[in-house]
Amino acid sequence: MSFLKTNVNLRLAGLSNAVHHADVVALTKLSCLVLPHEHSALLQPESIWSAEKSLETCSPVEHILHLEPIEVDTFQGITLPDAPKFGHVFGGQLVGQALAAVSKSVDCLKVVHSSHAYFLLAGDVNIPIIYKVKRLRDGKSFATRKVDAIQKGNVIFTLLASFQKEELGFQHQEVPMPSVPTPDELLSMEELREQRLTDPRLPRTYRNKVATAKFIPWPIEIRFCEPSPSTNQTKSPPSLKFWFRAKGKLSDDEALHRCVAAFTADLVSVHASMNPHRQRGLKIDVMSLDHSMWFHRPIRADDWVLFVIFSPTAFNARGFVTGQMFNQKGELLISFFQEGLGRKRIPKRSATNSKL
Ligand SMILES: CCCCCCCCCCCC(=O)SCCNC(=O)CCNC(=O)[C@H](O)C(C)(C)COP(=O)(O)OP(=O)(O)OC[C@H]1O[C@@H](n2cnc3c(N)ncnc32)[C@H](O)[C@@H]1OP(=O)(O)O
Repeated sequence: MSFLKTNVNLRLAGLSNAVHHADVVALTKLSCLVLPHEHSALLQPESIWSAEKSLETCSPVEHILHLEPIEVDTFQGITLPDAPKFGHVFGGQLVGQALAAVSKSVDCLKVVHSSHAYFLLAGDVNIPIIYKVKRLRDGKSFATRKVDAIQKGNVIFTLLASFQKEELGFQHQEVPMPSVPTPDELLSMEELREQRLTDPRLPRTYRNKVATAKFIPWPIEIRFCEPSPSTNQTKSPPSLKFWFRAKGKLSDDEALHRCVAAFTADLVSVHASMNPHRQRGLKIDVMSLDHSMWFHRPIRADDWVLFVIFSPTAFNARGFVTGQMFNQKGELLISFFQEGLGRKRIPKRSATNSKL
């Protein structure tokens, strides 16, 4: 849905002198609709997903990505108690919620084909995040949006996204899906954790740490293709392959499935760039810096997707990763690029506070 809208005060002929607030919507060059302001919610594009489901029954990741509309093109997201967190708001949550916000402002026939984001400030998990969408352009086939995520008046994250209507065109795929075990042959995160607790090849100190660490299951099921007996103290190649799918059934909306893929892309991918540098006693501070995705083909994020990650380089405390997501048929669905900051920790004299 796209139209020109303006806000006017009307004195209706034949009625009282009362002034009515109304929205005037240009439908065509010749006709317009005058809608009383109290019904302005009708002008909002139909909410993507969660239309028939209540928040209690939807899948955990759909719940995390849920946004409350505040006004036209402004939404509020929160950090749920069980959402993945890394001391501050998880980058994937910001990307997923921001993509949801921009998707809600676009004609539902157009779906996101690329997004580019910067993480500007660490987000506070205890306060809501306001997403303000800017409509940069609405073309016939494409639409472009910008969204800022705001806390306490500060922009903590910004994302640009472009949307396109489906159209027929040339096709090729030169990258084959690597040969990996099927998800059924691999251990779940929960099984992997159990196995690590008793694996005699792992140092006892590491096993104790795993046993005492608070374990909150992620809303995404992950199965690593090459579970190795390495720990975060052991060097390994700068690459990673895993199958993932959302836990539970997602609403049937391509926009949601792309938001879930974006959420997942930030979960463990950029950590691959740290693999060759791991060593006993090394304490690092890590943060995602930016995040770009190209969505080539439709994706079902509640069915198994293979994520293949490789870090070609790390320099200047920045680790760089590229990623590709394939469906089980071997079709390339998404290409992904990200940089993360990884610094050897310098002990601080006093506790750090949020910069917000
Ligand atoms: C191989 C790579 C793998 C990389 C592996 C990466 C894995 C990523 C895992 C992803 C997990 C996430 O989701 S992370 C969540 C999403 N990302 C974010 O939230 C990042 C948001 N962005 C930011 O916070 C900011 O833009 C920054 C910090 C990146 C840049 O801001 P800045 O203002 O230029 O900051 P900067 O001066 O560099 O430093 C910030 C504070 O850190 C202190 N500081 C500086 N160096 C150190 C240090 N070594 N140890 C301790 N503290 C330090 C500074 O004194 C300063 O404290 P003081 O003076 O302020 O007191």
